[in-house]
Amino acid sequence: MTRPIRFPSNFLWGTATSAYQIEGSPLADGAGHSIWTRFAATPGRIANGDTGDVACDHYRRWRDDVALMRQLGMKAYRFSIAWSRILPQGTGAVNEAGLAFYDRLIDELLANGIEPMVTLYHWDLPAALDDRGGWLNPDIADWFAAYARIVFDRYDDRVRHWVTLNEPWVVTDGGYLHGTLAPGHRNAYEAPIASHNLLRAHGAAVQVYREIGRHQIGLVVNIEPKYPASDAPEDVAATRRADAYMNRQYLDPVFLGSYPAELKEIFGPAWPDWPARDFDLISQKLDFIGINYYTRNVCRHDGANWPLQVAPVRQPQATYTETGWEVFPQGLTDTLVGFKRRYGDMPVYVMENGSAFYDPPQAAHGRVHDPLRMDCLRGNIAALAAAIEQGVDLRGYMVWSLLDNLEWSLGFAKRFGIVHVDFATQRRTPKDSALLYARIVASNGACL
Ligand SMILES: CO[C@H](O)c1c[n+]2c([nH]1)[C@H](O)[C@@H](O)[C@H](O)[C@H]2CO
Repeated sequence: MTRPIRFPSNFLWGTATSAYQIEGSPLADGAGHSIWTRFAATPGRIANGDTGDVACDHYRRWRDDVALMRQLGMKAYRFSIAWSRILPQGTGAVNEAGLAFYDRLIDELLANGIEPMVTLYHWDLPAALDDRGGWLNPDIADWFAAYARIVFDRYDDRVRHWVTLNEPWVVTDGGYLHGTLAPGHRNAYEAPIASHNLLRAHGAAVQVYREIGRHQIGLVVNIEPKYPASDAPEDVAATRRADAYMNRQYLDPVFLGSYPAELKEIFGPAWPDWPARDFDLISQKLDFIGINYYTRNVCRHDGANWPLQVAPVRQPQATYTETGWEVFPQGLTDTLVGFKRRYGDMPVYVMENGSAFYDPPQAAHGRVHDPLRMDCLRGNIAALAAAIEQGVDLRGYMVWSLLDNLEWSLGFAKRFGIVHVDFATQRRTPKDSALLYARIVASNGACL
């Protein structure tokens, strides 16, 4: 008989989404262009020519989607605000219709007993700010702080959990180093600058929150634990570089006030000497950390692989998702326990965790069988319990994602939702994984 799994009585079970991936109507009611409406309009940037013009039509179906969360017994919902709905030019004139949309959504969530957890920035920078340099312009810390102040003023009476940024690593690595995400730059000199300005903007928004906020604010980072393929020194060194680049590049400055030394080694002359005052701004005290976990990486040295000189080693016995990620729940436990060991004890939320698998077309009786996603869900929730047993102060867990949605440059083909979306009809159908998650939530994690 295995010991019963213990989750705190007020554990926040929920789901997560982001504005550009689900809302649709990106330019409705006075909203401005973002770097993603531009990226999507650029041929070849998003698979199959998919765009967020309609997506899950959540901008118009938000009430039904909240009803769906209620039906599944969700306790919380993590979503993002589109900066360019609030400030169409990124700064200056405020768009009341944009503010009103999120008012309605937040009020409906609260009326249904669902805790709103709001992300200020989930990758959709106003295009007008990109025209002014975007994340490469140091002024963006002030632009972001001004946007944050407007949103805090409007919603802090109802929103008790705020996230400044979603995954600065992905914004930088995809948007400025490899060019796979908006704004599509490929420049090793730009990437460190964008990354540093993201962290400065995060710190500036936290400073504003400390002036006017009444609840909690944190940062969401993606953590991918790195394991050496062998104990050969070059593989161990490669693993440290990979961990420094993806994981510690963000957590160290925020919690330890400095960057890992490996980053100068990785970027060489492209790594600037940062002014000390920036780290006072970046390392503002946080109320919680949000961690997104999907997979691990087994690393070997590969001198030809720019700029990290690291290559992943595929695990022959493992299950891999449609996005090529190994299903490895132990990595979630290792990530959470590892965070506590390196950065200390603080409240932690897993703000994204999920998997993309091919879902068979839904059967006539409206069921979508997704056993692989169910296995992944069970394994990851058991991994959470193991972390709690090792003393991690875990407060909540958000499945990515509530709905099948626009998986950025991969388009709609990669389905992460626990609820199936027929994009031709916008019909929502809870998958078997949604029904499983509903049972897990109802039992506070007891029944897997
Ligand atoms: C490197 O993977 C990241 O942890 C990650 C995975 N994901 C994310 N970040 C983003 O926050 C979501 O918008 C994606 O839809 C989701 C699924 O790909």
